[in-house]
Amino acid sequence: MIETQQLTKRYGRFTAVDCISFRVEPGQVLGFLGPNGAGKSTTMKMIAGFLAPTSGSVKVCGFDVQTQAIEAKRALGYLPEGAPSYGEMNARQFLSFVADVRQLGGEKRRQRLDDVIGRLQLEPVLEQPIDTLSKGFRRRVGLAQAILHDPQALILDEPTDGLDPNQKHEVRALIQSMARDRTIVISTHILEEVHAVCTRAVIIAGGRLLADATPTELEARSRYHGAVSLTASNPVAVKDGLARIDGVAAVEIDPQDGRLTAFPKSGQKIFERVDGYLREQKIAFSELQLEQGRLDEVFRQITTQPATVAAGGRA
Ligand SMILES: Nc1ncnc2c1ncn2[C@@H]1O[C@H](COP(=O)(O)OP(=O)(O)OP(=O)(O)O)[C@@H](O)[C@H]1O
Repeated sequence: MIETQQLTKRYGRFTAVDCISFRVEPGQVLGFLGPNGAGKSTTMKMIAGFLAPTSGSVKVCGFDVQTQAIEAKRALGYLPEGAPSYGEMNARQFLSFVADVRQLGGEKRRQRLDDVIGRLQLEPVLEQPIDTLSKGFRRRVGLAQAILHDPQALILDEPTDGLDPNQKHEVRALIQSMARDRTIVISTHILEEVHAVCTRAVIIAGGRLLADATPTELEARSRYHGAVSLTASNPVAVKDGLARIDGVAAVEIDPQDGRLTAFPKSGQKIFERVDGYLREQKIAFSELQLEQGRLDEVFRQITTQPATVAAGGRA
């Protein structure tokens, strides 16, 4: 379990993190979303015990990060943003050093090292200095150190940053496999990642928590939720007909790909009606789709509200 209460960090008159409270249970993966400078990394550093809060508190698996630091750090794995420190060490030396710090010994040490090296496919680069590794491998070495002691809670700051699509897929699968009985918080700029791995998402901007919901609940806030989109050979001609269907509030044509989207009036379900109309009128169409909602649009809407922009000054 990870719990923050009224967590706040000020740098002089500037408030980087402003009274953030949330709780994540084992089995949950919380996605931490927010624009650049929102306060994600600062919050994660405070949870990991790398930065002291100005006020508020954090508990990891029941241990207060300030007053029970050793127990809390033992329960937590942390992947900071960027590359691992000690870049002059090779990957094997670095992981061995982390195993020493984590006081892993004997058979357990060997078994844990083998496990993370295998899971993150580090075998080919073990003898290479970390500074000379590709960005993706540096990230994987960072992830390996975070999970080496098999912690109950994990804080991963942009875990898939710099990975190619195959590696992203692997790391997401790894997070999901670890999530079953652990508590995981990840920050990301990649909204598709929220769907791929997160059971819940928190959106922060200007240091404040602005939304805390499941990905599906967030999507339902999108004006695209329940909209129907399709491709037709003559979208301009089809647009007017769609707009006259009962329950349709508006119809738009995407200027880039020419796709038509019909938006429902509040509380209306229009998929069957649109489908029926197209067939009745014998209109040639393809890729008829009921939209779940678009996270990118909800993210933009939430993080560019006037209150958020005002909080950007944060004096
Ligand atoms: N040591 C510091 N002194 C002053 N301001 C700081 C310090 N560290 C961070 N900040 C500021 O606090 C705010 C939050 O930074 P933070 O790194 O937490 O954002 P973030 O959400 O992780 O952004 P990104 O997505 O770009 O990584 C930023 O405006 C940053 O400039």
